[in-house]
Amino acid sequence: MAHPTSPRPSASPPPGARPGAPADRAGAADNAGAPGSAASARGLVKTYGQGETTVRALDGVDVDFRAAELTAIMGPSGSGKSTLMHCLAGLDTPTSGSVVIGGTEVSRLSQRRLTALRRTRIGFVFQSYNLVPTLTAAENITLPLDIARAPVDRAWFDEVVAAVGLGDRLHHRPSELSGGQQQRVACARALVSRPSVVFADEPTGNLDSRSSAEVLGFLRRSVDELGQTVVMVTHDPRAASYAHRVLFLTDGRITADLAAPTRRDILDALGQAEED
Ligand SMILES: Nc1ncnc2c1ncn2[C@@H]1O[C@H](COP(=O)(O)OP(=O)(O)OP(=O)(O)O)[C@@H](O)[C@H]1O
Repeated sequence: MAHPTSPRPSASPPPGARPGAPADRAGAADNAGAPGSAASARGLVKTYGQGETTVRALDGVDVDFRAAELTAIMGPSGSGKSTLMHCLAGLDTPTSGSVVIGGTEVSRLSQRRLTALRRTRIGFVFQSYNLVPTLTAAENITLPLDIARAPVDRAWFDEVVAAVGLGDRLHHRPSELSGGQQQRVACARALVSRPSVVFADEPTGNLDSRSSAEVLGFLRRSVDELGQTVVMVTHDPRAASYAHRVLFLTDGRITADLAAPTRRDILDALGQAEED
């Protein structure tokens, strides 16, 4: 592995155990999910279309994402990675099955509560940074909380900004930042609410290798040092080698689950998936 792996502090607060935070800002905490997991899915099925043209994008996925872990999801094109992430994050509705995020069953929430959950309990990082061009880096970072009219925890903000290495760039607008810096702003924005889980969809897809290493290093540190939970979809074995765990999807099912794999292990598993 081409990255440092610092030991995870046992004092990391598990998501959902934030000091001073209500148990569930978005709705009733009605389901605990598997113990120690930040997000879980059971029997997740997603079909698109009807009749002969039906596509079964997810074919019965059972998965638990353990708190304070970085999990990568890999698999061939069309294997269901984006669909899984969208169903987990409440951006898409599964045909059947259930999703629990930080103790809340997502499928049972009203639209209003789902929106609140996405703003305050889930962080998103996309391939395109999705920053607001007229706002400074600091304003972009606090935007989800500002929209939700939720208070900014200044100590946590400072910790995240320091971890992401943007302390001297906070007053710059996105056009004054490099791609890697913009993506680090997006990562800080995803973490500012201290979410139960951060979903990152190809977070390094637009970055050169140096900027990719910076962003991946930060995502890993957000887990190891800040106790956050990250689930990342990636096609890149080097990016996946930053993860504590790599899941492989094939035809809408999880077909491999590797703990702390090296890049070689990941390449071998990808080769196997393509032969199947
Ligand atoms: N809105 C949709 N309507 C119809 N079919 C869809 C839709 N979204 C996804 N699919 C189909 O579902 C399957 C899974 O798609 P998905 O985008 O989740 O795969 P993926 O693994 O993320 O692919 P890629 O790596 O190419 O992004 C594919 O067969 C895709 O064509």
